[in-house]
Amino acid sequence: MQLKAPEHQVAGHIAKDGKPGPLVDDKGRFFKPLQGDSRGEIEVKFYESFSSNTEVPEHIRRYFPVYHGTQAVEGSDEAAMIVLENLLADYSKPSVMDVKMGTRTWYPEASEEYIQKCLRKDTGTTTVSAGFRISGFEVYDHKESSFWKPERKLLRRLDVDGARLTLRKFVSSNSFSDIGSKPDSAFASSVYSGSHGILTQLLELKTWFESQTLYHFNSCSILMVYENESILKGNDGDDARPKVKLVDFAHVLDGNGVIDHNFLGGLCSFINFIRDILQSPDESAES
Ligand SMILES: O=P(O)(O)O[C@@H]1[C@@H](OP(=O)(O)O)[C@H](OP(=O)(O)O)[C@H](O)[C@H](OP(=O)(O)O)[C@H]1OP(=O)(O)O
Ligand SMILES: Nc1ncnc2c1ncn2[C@@H]1O[C@H](COP(=O)(O)OP(=O)(O)O)[C@@H](O)[C@H]1O
Repeated sequence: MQLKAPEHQVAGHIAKDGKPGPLVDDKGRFFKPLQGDSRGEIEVKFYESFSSNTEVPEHIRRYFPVYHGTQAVEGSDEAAMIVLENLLADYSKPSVMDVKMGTRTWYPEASEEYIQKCLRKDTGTTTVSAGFRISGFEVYDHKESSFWKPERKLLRRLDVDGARLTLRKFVSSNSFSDIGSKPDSAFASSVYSGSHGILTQLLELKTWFESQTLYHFNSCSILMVYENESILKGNDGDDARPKVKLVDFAHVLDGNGVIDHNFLGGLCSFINFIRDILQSPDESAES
């Protein structure tokens, strides 16, 4: 089995200091190392429970990566990995964004030390103010014909206006190296709107979150992806194949019959940000 580091990972842990990072194969699978302490265990428990939970509607399942169990992976010190569907396997020039949802990333059951660390990040980012934060993104820069990925510390400094602007940049044809240019939102309608667009998918998820009490998705992210290949061929984004998926279940807890207000609140706010862009795609924003 030929494994390599994913080309377009935008957030999360990477191979460092002897610790393994995620890997992908050429058969459409994504291998995520089981994280230490209880995180790996919690994520596996979630996938096992979710995969067999008959209360989860089929149309909601498609918003989650397919789970293929766990496996000790050769060439990675036999590290135990969670084997998932590689969400980017069918994309050749993807633009990708990871948005961590919720007005808080901590939860009462966590240690005091962990809560304090989360609180510092939550108050210092748009988590508290907007109900989500952009954890990572990479866009295909049409002018430069290359991928552009900002540094993580830059993203951590984004305020609400910065997040708004970044969501415009994600669907713009401007070059990122051209600092002065205002994002043109050229692909906003192909990516964010339409019956298969990001907004429709987010609204479908929201409807489920308004009643689901099975799980609480603490610190979980929405991964948004679209394909630039067809746009490059001049097809005007007809085949952008925008996709919404949930990732990172290392802190998911049982819902115990209670609605996940933290995730739902963040999702409602995020939907409003996307709606605003669609309602005024030409609005000149500061860059
Ligand atoms: O270690 P840090 O400070 O980079 O924090 C990680 C987060 O990076 P961020 O600061 O949000 O960009 C990181 O966030 P992303 O996945 O990058 O969005 C995770 O929250 C990670 O925790 P876990 O894998 O969910 O248990 C976080 O790791 P832990 O703090 O939980 O070890
Ligand atoms: N199933 C997947 N397919 C493709 N890429 C993925 C998949 N899951 C995660 N990723 C990539 O890895 C990043 C980190 O994933 P995540 O599960 O949040 O890891 P961590 O627990 O280390 O934070 C995501 O932002 C995304 O870029």
